[in-house]
Amino acid sequence: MKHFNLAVFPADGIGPEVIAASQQVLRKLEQLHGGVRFACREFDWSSAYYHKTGAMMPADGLQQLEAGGFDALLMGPVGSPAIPDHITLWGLLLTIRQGFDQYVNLRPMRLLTGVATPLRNPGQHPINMVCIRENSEGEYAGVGGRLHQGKAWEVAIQSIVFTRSATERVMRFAFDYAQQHGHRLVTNVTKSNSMQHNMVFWDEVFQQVAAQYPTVATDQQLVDSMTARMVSQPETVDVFVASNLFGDILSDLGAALTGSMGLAPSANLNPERQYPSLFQAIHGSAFSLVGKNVANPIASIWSVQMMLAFLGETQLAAQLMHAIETVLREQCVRTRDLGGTSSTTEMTKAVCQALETAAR
Ligand SMILES: NC(=O)C1=CN([C@@H]2O[C@H](COP(=O)(O)OP(=O)(O)OC[C@H]3O[C@@H](n4cnc5c(N)ncnc54)[C@H](O)[C@@H]3O)[C@@H](O)[C@H]2O)C=CC1
Ligand SMILES: CC(=O)C(=O)O
Ligand SMILES: [K+]
Ligand SMILES: [Mn+2]
Repeated sequence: MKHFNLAVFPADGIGPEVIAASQQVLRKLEQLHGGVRFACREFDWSSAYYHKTGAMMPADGLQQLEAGGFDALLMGPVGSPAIPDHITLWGLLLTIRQGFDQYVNLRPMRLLTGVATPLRNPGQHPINMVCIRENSEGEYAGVGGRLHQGKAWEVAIQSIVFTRSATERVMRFAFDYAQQHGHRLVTNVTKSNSMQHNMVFWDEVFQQVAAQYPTVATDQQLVDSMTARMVSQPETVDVFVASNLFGDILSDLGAALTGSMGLAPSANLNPERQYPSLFQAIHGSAFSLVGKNVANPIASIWSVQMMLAFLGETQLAAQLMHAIETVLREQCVRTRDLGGTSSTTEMTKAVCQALETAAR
């Protein structure tokens, strides 16, 4: 029997609903497989926890997670209308990403059969893009401050931090990923026309790392025209590497192009496995959907699929991907964001049924 220790954070908004769905899928996988067990320890760190205690997690939260010996973290979105978003995000998610050195945010964006894209002539534009987002520094380094608050001469400074080590490692990851997964092209997303310091440096590092991967083709695209390319010619985009902010924005665009925010998964990886990695849908807490059983659980379930792959459970990962693809292709069960009327629980049940059918 193989055991995995998971820390599970239902967190905020639609989080509890999509995390319940994800755990249901894990239970089904255990049941069908027989030889694998996912021991889930639940943490109530969230906006509700903040209202109770004044913080999103305990002061020793990271140490608690380290001491727990977790193989992976599974998290819902973080954010509530009652608390400023920077407090909730920095109080939990960004602190874990930085603290556990999850320096790659891996975000596949693939248009699955049976899902409608907002693009015209979808047949001409197969979409299979992978965003590799720098996840430890850059625009989200968290360095800066405000002074003279409220005065007419108030100043706010948010510093962008690029280090050679972090820039190099995320680019290396992008090339390794491309090689290992049969991608031919790595696009460097940049803005070195306007940002003459950090982005020119970023481009130089890209060139240096690229030189070590002569079999992988590369190109470079300014981030503004990258948005246009993703919409007009998504079939020309393969793997791209982007800074923290650019990757954040481009991956929501990718989610919309591939059908819905409710589908797009992500993995926050510490590739060296010194710390546990964190798996989470790319969407936020979707305030307007909360408590209605209408959120699409696929984004979170697909994130579980990425977790299984990262944990080396290749076969389970393939089975789960197949089940997700089957449900979307058949289109019998579709949540509202996909144009249907199915509930979160119906969608989850459909994935579990597809797993069961394939196992027979
Ligand atoms: N990783 C995280 O914890 C993230 C947290 N947030 C937080 O979430 C809150 C809301 O942010 P927004 O910008 O409104 O983004 P959002 O992703 O919550 O919502 C954007 C749109 O996508 C829809 N949507 C999102 N998830 C869906 C799902 N599973 N099924 C169907 N439709 C779905 C929403 O209804 C809305 O129309 C904020 O507090 C923000 O800070 C935002 C992004 C990521
Ligand atoms: C925070 C956020 O929006 C993201 O990680 O996608
Ligand atoms: K999220
Ligand atoms: Mn985002």
